[in-house]
Amino acid sequence: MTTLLSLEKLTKKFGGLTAVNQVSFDVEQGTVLGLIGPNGAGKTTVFNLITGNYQPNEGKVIFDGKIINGLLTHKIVALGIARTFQTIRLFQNLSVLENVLAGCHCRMKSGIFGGMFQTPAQKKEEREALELALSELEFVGLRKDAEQLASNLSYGNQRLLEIARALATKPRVLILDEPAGGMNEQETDSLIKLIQKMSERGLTILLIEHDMGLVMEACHKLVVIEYGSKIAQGTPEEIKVNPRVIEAYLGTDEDE
Ligand SMILES: Nc1ncnc2c1ncn2[C@@H]1O[C@H](COP(=O)(O)OP(=O)(O)OP(=O)(O)O)[C@@H](O)[C@H]1O
Repeated sequence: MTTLLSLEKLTKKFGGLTAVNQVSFDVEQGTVLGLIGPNGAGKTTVFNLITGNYQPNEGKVIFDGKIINGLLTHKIVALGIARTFQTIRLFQNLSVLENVLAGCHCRMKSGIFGGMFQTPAQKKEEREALELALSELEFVGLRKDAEQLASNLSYGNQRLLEIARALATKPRVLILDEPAGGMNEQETDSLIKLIQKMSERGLTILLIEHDMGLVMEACHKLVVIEYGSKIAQGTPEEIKVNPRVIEAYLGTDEDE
């Protein structure tokens, strides 16, 4: 298997708090990796370090053989890493389709002159963007809602729209921060199927999720974080029986 993304001894401090402490792991191309751990463990901070939203105090993020920490977020998206957020970040007053077209934009080349004069190249690019946006909406099951305002979608469908927008950037790695947050059981089941479909498309997926059913079913590999440090990694089956993990995380969850 080929390693597509590597984190090497990543550390991020906020004042006196070490939110991420010397975290290293590899993500193999085409796999689904789940990052799990208790609330406040540092999971979202790890994602923010990969996507360039935060810069590490120490360590490296290596994507496809190149160090990417230090690059601006839009450059990282252009390299092929897209994400969704824990708190939904859509353009609520734009249509579902327009939200996905915003994702396509990062791959469009026509500059200001193309925009002013509607060159053939720009028309072609716009047509291709529309086709891509509609096909990603079809893929996530929202094609019929293309003309709706994003704000009219259910919470679960807004999460799917965020995924469609991320897919429209043509990523190689897709990062999902709590994709099942606010979803009911049926929506979560459909999301698991969607994650499997995206994996079959060859996408490499990283996700944070508190829904253990989804994590165990959708992920090939898990990395467990506690107090900013990696405490375990392995297959879901290995993690389920890891005493350190049970104590730190799964155990407390079952006790509730
Ligand atoms: N921008 C920031 N400034 C200061 N502290 C921060 C910042 N972002 C995160 N933290 C702190 O870093 C720690 C890790 O937060 P993080 O959001 O990464 O955890 P998490 O594992 O994703 O938690 P959850 O599962 O609740 O989303 C927390 O103590 C948090 O308060």
